[in-house]
Amino acid sequence: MSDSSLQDQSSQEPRLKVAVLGGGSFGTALASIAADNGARVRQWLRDPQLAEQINREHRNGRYLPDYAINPAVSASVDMAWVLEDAALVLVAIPSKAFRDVVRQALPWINDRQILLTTTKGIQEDGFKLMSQILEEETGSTHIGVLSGPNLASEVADKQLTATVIASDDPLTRSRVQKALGCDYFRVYASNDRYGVELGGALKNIYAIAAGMAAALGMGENTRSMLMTRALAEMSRFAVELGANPMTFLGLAGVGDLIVTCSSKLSRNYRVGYALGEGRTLQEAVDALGQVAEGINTVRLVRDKANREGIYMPLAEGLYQVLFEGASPRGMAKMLMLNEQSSDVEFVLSRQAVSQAHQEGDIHG
Ligand SMILES: NC(=O)C1=CN([C@@H]2O[C@H](COP(=O)(O)OP(=O)(O)OC[C@H]3O[C@@H](n4cnc5c(N)ncnc54)[C@H](OP(=O)(O)O)[C@@H]3O)[C@@H](O)[C@H]2O)C=CC1
Ligand SMILES: O=C(CO)COP(=O)(O)O
Repeated sequence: MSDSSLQDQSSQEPRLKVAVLGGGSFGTALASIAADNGARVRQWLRDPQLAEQINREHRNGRYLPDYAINPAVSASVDMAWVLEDAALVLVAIPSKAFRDVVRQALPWINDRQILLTTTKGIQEDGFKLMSQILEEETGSTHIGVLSGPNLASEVADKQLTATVIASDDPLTRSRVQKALGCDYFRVYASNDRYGVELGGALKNIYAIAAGMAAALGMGENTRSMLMTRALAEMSRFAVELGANPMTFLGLAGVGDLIVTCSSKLSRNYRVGYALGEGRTLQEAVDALGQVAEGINTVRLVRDKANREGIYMPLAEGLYQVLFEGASPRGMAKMLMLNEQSSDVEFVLSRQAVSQAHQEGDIHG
């Protein structure tokens, strides 16, 4: 990274220059944190009126109307201006538009910048995660993933929060910890970029299921069962794809699963809740008016699991409810009566349980 991109003329201390791409709730919350930490922050969004409101009122009326944004955040629709001299670039754009926005940014991206994705989704073509898209498009070696139990409105409210910066590049990890870590936002480091990113994407599936269960009046035992089995399922999937299972014990795994499966602040949970109340998927999405990545993710993960032979009964069940018209209650019953299984597969394998049953059947 060039010293000039970090240097503020008016002080001895280098002043970090941060660009945030995306004017939604999480991008806005993170822009404000970086500004709280003293950085010069520029935020890119495509809506000129919203940019003007952020600059004038220091408030994002569309996505975070109830929270003040640090006045040092300047918003603009001009990508060149936003990325000028930026040393750290955060991309907070939904997965469907992620590559397109990164391509728009390319003329102002250089190999000294640190590039960070905050997006918890998967690209359909090639089952790509967002950091892989960043890598493909830019060829940079300073790429990281920010993920964890981070409901944007709570971050904006400065509730004590922790997150994970995952990168195999130590410089990326340390720069991001320094840029975003503060007394209400603690940044832990990981070098399992794939596991951390997959954790963030996968938990959205189960948040939809948890919202649905809550709307159906199911209790705390049910939610606890759902979350624990979800953790088993997402770890199984991620390990098959090369992630480290231990990552799922951390903030970006179980941490994010807990918050997203427990809170109406989660958009995925809210979509599930609306479905549990009997709304159609289209009605639920229209009522939300924001992105719920889990809807797309459940389809992609279910298809991938089928192709790779990975056992994912919850993802399959949710897919059937979302896209094939299965009833949520009927599906829940079917899952309860599924073949007997193991609690922790890394302790007792599923095969061992099923074999014991087959032998029991033979011996009467
Ligand atoms: N919100 C949260 O609590 C958290 C979100 N995340 C992740 O962060 C990612 C971004 O989320 P978040 O900020 O919440 O999203 P929001 O839904 O709040 O906002 C999305 C932003 O992306 C913009 N956008 C959408 N499509 C395009 C496009 N084609 N070109 C340019 N801009 C576009 C929207 O602009 P416009 O308004 O003009 O449509 C809006 O500024 C999500 O994938 C989510 O998984 C991670 C942690 C927490
Ligand atoms: O990822 C999140 C919290 O960590 C936000 O989840 P939603 O996208 O469901 O709102």
